[in-house]
Amino acid sequence: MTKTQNQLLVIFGASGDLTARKLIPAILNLAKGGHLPENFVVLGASRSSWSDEEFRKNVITESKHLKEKLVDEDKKFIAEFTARMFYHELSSAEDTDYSKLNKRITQLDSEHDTEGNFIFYLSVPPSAHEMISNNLHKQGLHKEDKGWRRLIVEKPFGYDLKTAKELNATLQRYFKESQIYRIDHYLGKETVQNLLVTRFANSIFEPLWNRNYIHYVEITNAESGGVEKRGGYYDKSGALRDMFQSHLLQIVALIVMEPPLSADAEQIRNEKLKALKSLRIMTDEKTLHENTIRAQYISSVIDGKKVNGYREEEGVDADSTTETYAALKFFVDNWRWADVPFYVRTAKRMPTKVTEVVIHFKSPHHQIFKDSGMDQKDNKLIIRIQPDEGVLIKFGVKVPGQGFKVERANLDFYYSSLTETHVMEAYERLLLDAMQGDPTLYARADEVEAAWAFVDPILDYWKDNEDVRVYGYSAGVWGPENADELIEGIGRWRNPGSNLADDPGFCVIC
Ligand SMILES: NC(=O)C1=CN([C@@H]2O[C@H](COP(=O)(O)OP(=O)(O)OC[C@H]3O[C@@H](n4cnc5c(N)ncnc54)[C@H](OP(=O)(O)O)[C@@H]3O)[C@@H](O)[C@H]2O)C=CC1
Ligand SMILES: O=C1O[C@H](COP(=O)(O)O)[C@@H](O)[C@H](O)[C@H]1O
Repeated sequence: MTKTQNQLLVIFGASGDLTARKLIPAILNLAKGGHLPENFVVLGASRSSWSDEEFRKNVITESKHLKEKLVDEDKKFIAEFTARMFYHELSSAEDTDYSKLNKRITQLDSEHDTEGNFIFYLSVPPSAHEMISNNLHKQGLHKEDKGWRRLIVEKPFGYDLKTAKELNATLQRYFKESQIYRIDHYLGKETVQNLLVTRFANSIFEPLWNRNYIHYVEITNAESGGVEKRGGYYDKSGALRDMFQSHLLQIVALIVMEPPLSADAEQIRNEKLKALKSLRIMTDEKTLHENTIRAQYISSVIDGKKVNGYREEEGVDADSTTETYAALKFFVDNWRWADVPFYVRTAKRMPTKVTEVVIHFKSPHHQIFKDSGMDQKDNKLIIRIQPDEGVLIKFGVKVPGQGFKVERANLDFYYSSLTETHVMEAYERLLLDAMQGDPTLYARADEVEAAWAFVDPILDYWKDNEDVRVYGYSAGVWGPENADELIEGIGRWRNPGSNLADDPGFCVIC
């Protein structure tokens, strides 16, 4: 097991939603799992006027996000843990504020012997990135003379290619690229990492992982929830920026990439970058028109309860054209993937929350059992990212009895069957990696820019273009019917259930 060195974690945005909902629970789990070093301190910082005690109360002892999860035996442990948590109020962007912060960090470092190893976590709106990193630099807190210094940055990494480049340049002005950890929480999901293992730790998949055997690739990312309380942010973003540019293109990169020389961070990130650069950028209007679909959920009744339409959500413009559903068909221009279409969709207010990758294999070249109906039931490899994480292969088996009637059966593996193993939450895993200085599951500047280069022309085409329809779909259905046309020539969207284990196997109608 890699050793985690003593360190101090400064969270900017300590009074925010992400800190309470994801970061603190992740740190607590790391502590419970024995993953934190002996000397570990959390210093929360934001503009809210809180004391150390209030910080501890708000994010731990009285946090609504932990309340149900804390059991009696956690109480003693929590008391010990909260003693390592502190808060510092940043009342303005003034130098004096940051010099006080510097003093506080230095004092905590010496009192708790964290050896000058500091992580600065920017869990703040992007507008605060420049100001905070500039001030850290002015205070000399970027310098790795005593211990190491790392900067974790939350998405969004820019609004488009131009702003992403500006953000990268800003961060790189104050910190070296090797100190910058851009978090993409999908890369912290066990099953996303399992894409690499499925491909490169088995000899049965990789030989087939190319245009000769793969018919098409389908990725679905569906959420049953709407925009919840984030309408103000989401309305300026939309599904393509919020999910596609980051999480889904990272998944695409893992499917498309060539085998890296080793599991070393730079080797993997070099291959992901090549993969992202090989996505065919859609430039002409005809291609954009035929291969992209956007839509918005409209109000509906689910389980007898009225659900708001997107335009009725708090913080959303009543005439908004921001998409809550995006579906794309695209190609990858390289030797391995030439002519293999990729169908990728992401949406809110779908019938269920599910993310999965489906590799659809081609039919056998010569159909011996062609009267069996098997040609309609080609092999599929389903990698279920969430929930019910696992892998399922659909393959043909003979129906008992006379003749050669073929049906499809399932071969499967579920992470839930590993009862002894605690599967780390994404933020837990990613935080631990940053604490140990492993950037493999963090996005590098050039990857982020390559992803924007693919997405930008679509955003430009959609922007203020009355010829591009924003279709409506009722909350709780699988998106607009028009999205079926996108995939129609080759198959149908696999509208999956939330439970992979219930996926129909050997039966006549599936
Ligand atoms: N919440 C989520 O589910 C997700 C969030 N993110 C990203 O994480 C970041 C934080 O999101 P979230 O917690 O939801 O946002 P919130 O609006 O809930 O919190 C923002 C935090 O930033 C603090 N803040 C704002 N300006 C400054 C500043 N100048 N100096 C120091 N602190 C500042 C705010 O506190 P105060 O006003 O007290 O200063 C608050 O603590 C954003 O970049 C977001 O895009 C990414 C993925 C998911
Ligand atoms: O980054 C984001 O991700 C969430 C979905 O994350 P998941 O782990 O629950 O699948 C999404 O709801 C949010 O809009 C987006 O900003």
